[in-house]
Parts: sequence; C-alpha cells; structure tokens
Amino acid sequence: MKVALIGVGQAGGKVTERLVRFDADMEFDAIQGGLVVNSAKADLQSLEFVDTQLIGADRVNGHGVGGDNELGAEIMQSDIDQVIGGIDGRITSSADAIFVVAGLGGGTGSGGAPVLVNNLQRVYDIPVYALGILPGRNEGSLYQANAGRSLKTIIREADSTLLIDNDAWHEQGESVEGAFETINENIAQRVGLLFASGEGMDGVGESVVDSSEVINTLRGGGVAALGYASELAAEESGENIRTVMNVSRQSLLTGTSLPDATTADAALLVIAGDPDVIPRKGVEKSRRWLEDETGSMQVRGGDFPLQSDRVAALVLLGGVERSDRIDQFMERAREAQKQEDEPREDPAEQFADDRLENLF
Ligand SMILES: Nc1nc2c(ncn2[C@@H]2O[C@H](COP(=O)(O)OP(=O)(O)OP(=O)(O)O)[C@@H](O)[C@H]2O)c(=O)[nH]1
Repeated sequence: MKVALIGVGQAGGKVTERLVRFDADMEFDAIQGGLVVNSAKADLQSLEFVDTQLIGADRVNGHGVGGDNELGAEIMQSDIDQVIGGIDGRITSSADAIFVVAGLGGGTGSGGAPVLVNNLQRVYDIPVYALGILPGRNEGSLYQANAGRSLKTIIREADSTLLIDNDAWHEQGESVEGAFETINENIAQRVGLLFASGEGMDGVGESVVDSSEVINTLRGGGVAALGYASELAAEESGENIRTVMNVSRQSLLTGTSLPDATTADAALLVIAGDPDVIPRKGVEKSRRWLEDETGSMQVRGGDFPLQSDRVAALVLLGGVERSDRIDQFMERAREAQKQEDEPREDPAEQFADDRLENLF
C-alpha cells in the first residue's frame, strides 16, 4: 500500500526516519513523503532522511514542550494550517492511507498527534491511522499519565491505532538509547513490511495481499498490533510447511508489538519469502490456526515475494483493545495521573507546578 507518513515529536521523528530508510533500502517504495513535525529544533536537526517542520516557535522558541502534552496539543492546533499545508503536496492521489507516528508519553507527540489526526480526517477521504508508542514500565509517572490520556483521544480520532509497547523488545542490561535503536529497527522492519505487503505484487498463486486487505483488517477501529517472526527456509516448498506454521505461531505468541494481544476482531497473515519455497498448504493451515487462536472469523491470508533465504510471518491484528496488556497499561496510567494530581511535598515543586498551570 502507498502510505504517507507524518512523525510528531522526537520518538515520532526517529521512527519515521527509520521507516523511510528501511523502505528505501529494501526498494519497496511504499512510503510517500515522510515529514516530521516537532517543537524542538535540535531534535529536527538530527534527522537526515525526512523533511522537517518546526511548530510552536512563538511559544517555546524551538525548545520542545518538556512533557506538557496540553501545550503540545495547543501548539499543534495554533499551527495546524501550516502543518496541513506542508503535508498537502506530499499526499498524492495514489496514497491509500496516512499514518501519524508519535511517542504517546512525551509532550509534543502525545498532545499534538491526536490534534493532527483529527484535522487530517477532515481534509482527506483515505483512512488516517496512528502508530503510537507506549512508554516502558520504568518510565516516570508523567509519561504514563500522558500516554493514558493521549491513547484514549487518539483511539477515538484515528481509524485505527497500531500500538507499539516500548517494553516489547527491550533486552535486559541494554542502555536506553541502545534499546530505542533496537526497538526502532524492529518497528521499521515490521511496519515497513506491512506497508510493502499491501502493494499487491504478484505472489504465489492467487493469494496476493493488497491494500484493501490491510484496510479491511483495521476497519473495526480501536487498537491494532503487529507480530513478526522468521526462520531459515529449506529449498523445497514441501519441506517448509512446518516452518511456515512455526513462524506464524512465533509471530503471534512471542513476536507481537503488544504482548498478550492474542484475541482479535480481525487478522491478516502475510507469509513473506521466495515464492518458489512458500507452500500453499502451509499458508492455509496457518491461516486456519490463526482463526482458532484469535477467535476471529475474519482472518485473511496471503504471501509477499521477497528475495531471501528466510521465510517470515507477519500478523496484523485488528481490534485488540480488550487485551490484558492494555488493561494493565490503563491502570498504570490512572495511578500515575493520581500521583501527578497530588500536591507535591516539596513546596518549591508545588510552586513550579502551580505557575505552569496558571500559565496555560
Ligand atoms: N520506541 C522509541 N521510543 C522513544 C524514542 N525516543 C523517545 N521515546 C519514547 O517517547 C516518549 C517521549 O516522547 P518524545 O517523543 O521524546 O517527546 P516529544 O513528543 O518530543 O515531546 P517533548 O520532548 O515533551 O516536546 C517516552 O515514552 C520515550 O520512551 C525512540 O527513539 N524510540
């Protein structure tokens, strides 16, 4: 599928750039444009492969909003005409969907992304999706509270919200920056493959995925998750039935961007690899297994030709908002909000909070 990508804030910018690079390196050519909007000038300057737009310069002078997501929402609203104007020339008539990418725990992305999605919905007829990043468990209460509020709003505004949990691929002992690199790479590989697989290229037999399969899987709205796994393939397609089954299981049970999301309203299974070694029977068996496992009657399946010695499974799940993971996160966000609302013990901190409140 042809996708227009817009990143908001620091995390949104870094992930957008990583996706644009992956799409170019793999020669998929699925991403159009690639624009990053932020209130922090320094974050924008560190990006090389995307166009950038500074917002809120009159309010925060290029320094970011420091985790204040209400301010993030306000400055996006004030500068919305310029942002929409900047996007306008990038979205051609061949675009199938728009994705707005943001970390939900900070300020600019957390507050700004829902406002941008709302405005894009008014201007464009194609689906507007969000790619939202949840803060890890160890991040502070402000991040959790921000993400809770942002998630509720963005789910309401977007046609579907594909969620990435920052705890999903976190390796123990890794530095935060190192962890972000790994996470961003994982996101780029999975989401990049999803965009490319919706291109409708010739696959094995008749079972080709196209953009409508992705859009129909996400049609119910709410929250979506993406799983991925791969294994070395044998040279004969008949020998790969078990491999296809294995990667399908791993992608759902251990490889999802939102761990625990195993019940879904709809799902799409894409098997990627050399068309000559992908067994039809394996794809169909895996699709039926996924139907049982997710409890969904709407499981689409197809394959995506990729020159590789591996076979990979990509599972897109739509309507996973009832997962335990989301419940746990919302509980964490509610607790964090209470903490944020409590008066501070330190009078100096309380004074700073009050001043901030009075300012906006
Ligand atoms: N996956 C991922 N998450 C990130 C990255 N950078 C920051 N985050 C997460 O994003 C959240 C913070 O949001 P940022 O994008 O840094 O904040 P912002 O939207 O730029 O807002 P302000 O800095 O307050 O202006 C936190 O939950 C971080 O864990 C990244 O490169 N990758």
